[in-house]
Amino acid sequence: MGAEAARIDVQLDNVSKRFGREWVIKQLSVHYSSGSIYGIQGRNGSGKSTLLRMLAGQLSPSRGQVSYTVDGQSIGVRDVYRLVSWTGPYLEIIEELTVAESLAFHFGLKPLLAELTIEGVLDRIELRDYRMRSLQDCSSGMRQRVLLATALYADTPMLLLDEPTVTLDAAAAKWFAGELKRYAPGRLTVVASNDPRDLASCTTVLTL
Ligand SMILES: Nc1ncnc2c1ncn2[C@@H]1O[C@H](COP(=O)(O)OP(=O)(O)OP(=O)(O)O)[C@@H](O)[C@H]1O
Repeated sequence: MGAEAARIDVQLDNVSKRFGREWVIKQLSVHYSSGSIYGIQGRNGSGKSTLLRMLAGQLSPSRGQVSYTVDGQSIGVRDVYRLVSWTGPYLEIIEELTVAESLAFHFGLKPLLAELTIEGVLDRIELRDYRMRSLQDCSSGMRQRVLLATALYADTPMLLLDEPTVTLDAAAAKWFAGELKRYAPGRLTVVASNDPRDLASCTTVLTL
């Protein structure tokens, strides 16, 4: 993602979210822009994933407003999905696909960065030797690297990462920090996590 990436601004104005009778997020106003990595931390159930889903346009606020601009032009929430790549622990994956098939499937839906190929991605996630292994037979850390790849290497200006290192060991977490350093610049990146390893990359951290 280079200097030519679209500039995204997301403004949340007095956003609240309720599920049933429970208010999960209350009157949150915050601005997110391209070029920074933002952290969101908070206890279990504090609304980190809910906030990411609202940023991704997958959930509407119960009150308040989320507005988006791309290079200064307003866009509707229905068009936001094109701009976003996303990963989280609850993401549904097709277990029967091999590592290589899964990458090909995802990058059929979201474009791969021009500088990369599927083969190149297999090298970057250090899973070339496991390319024919089905995801159901991969370790949780291997699966997580595949999921992170589908977000990190998609050619989208917005990158939303929910608990990115949750199943990664120390070496893989270090690998991820290096990849984020390389592929986040120029994008709007938001990381939801309570892990200090993830929050260390963030310029600001919001506590819910
Ligand atoms: N679709 C939904 N319907 C009803 N309640 C929901 C829904 N999504 C989230 N919630 C509730 O909203 C609250 C916040 O959930 P959320 O997943 O955003 O928290 P979180 O901070 O990401 O938690 P964790 O650290 O455990 O991942 C929880 O009480 C959860 O049960």
